[in-house]
Amino acid sequence: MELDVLRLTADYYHKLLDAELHINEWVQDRLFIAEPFFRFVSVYLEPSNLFNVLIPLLGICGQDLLTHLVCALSLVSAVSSFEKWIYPDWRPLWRLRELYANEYAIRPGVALQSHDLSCETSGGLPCAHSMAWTALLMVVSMHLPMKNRSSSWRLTMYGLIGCCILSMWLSRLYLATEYLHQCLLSTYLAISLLASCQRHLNSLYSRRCSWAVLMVLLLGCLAMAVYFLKLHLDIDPHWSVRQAFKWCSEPTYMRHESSPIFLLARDLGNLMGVALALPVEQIRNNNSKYSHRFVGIAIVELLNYILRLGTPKQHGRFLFLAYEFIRNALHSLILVKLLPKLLCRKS
Ligand SMILES: O=P(O)(O)OC[C@H]1O[C@@H](O)[C@H](O)[C@@H](O)[C@@H]1O
Repeated sequence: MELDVLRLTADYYHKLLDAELHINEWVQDRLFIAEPFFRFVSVYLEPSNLFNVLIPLLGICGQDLLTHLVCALSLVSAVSSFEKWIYPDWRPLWRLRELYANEYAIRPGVALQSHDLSCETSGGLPCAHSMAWTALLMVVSMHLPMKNRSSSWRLTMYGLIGCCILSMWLSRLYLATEYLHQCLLSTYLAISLLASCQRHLNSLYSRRCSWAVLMVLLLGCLAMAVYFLKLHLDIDPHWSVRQAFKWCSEPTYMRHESSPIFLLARDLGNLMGVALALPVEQIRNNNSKYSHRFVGIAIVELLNYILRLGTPKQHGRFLFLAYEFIRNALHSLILVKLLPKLLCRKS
């Protein structure tokens, strides 16, 4: 009985995936004129660029905003990478190509164009771009001065946020990297995560460092346990990478930096940096002059850029992952803890 229910649910889900391919096709057919914009959105507003460029830039406005952004996005991005690691879901192009390759399957009668940016190597659910972008917009909106504002001002602001999120969804649909339901669910997940964190934000900020470090280490163990459990159950832990290799039109379009294991190292690194920085209750209100903040953040980001250029990609996977973990941990630790301390001493 239970097995039947599971089989029915899986069948229904696969039918939904096949039907949704028409939405990707519609977006590609009707909105091709906006292709440069969609490329811009997917390339420049992707999670790594948010961490390395947009968050530090926004952080010039105040330490409280910077701390909130680093903590919220590290958490949201880590949840997305864990989901991709535990259960990598289909992407539209993989599914379509599989259907055409399988002689017994019913052809959906859809044609999708593949792009260089379509060669993602992680699963489709959740859409990391939509999750991180939604979280960033929500956090920024929480720090806008809302008191004494008219309702039409608020409405305009929420309308603008909605348009920004919609642009990200359309960009991912156009590049055929995600299904519509994956984008919608990701935005929903990001908003719910932020809402529940918001309720415990003050207690999170005043937590002890050792407690948080232990949590991040446990998460690392969980990731390893999932890997070995999958091997034990004969499930390929790198299924999504293999799908990308199989169906990407040009293997050189695939990037090391987007493989699920790299995403985990990056996001656990960010979380570790935040954990080491705790407690930040006092320090997050250390506001110094904008000019000092600008110079301080510019120096940190210049160093971070140099370290990114020096990423050892040709010396084996372990070194690559360890380097990224440490670089990201240092980056968030400096932004959340060391920078405000230094700036406070200067002013
Ligand atoms: O899940 P998405 O939106 O297709 O993105 C896939 C990956 O794309 C990469 O460009 C990002 O750096 C990753 O963080 C992200 O996970």
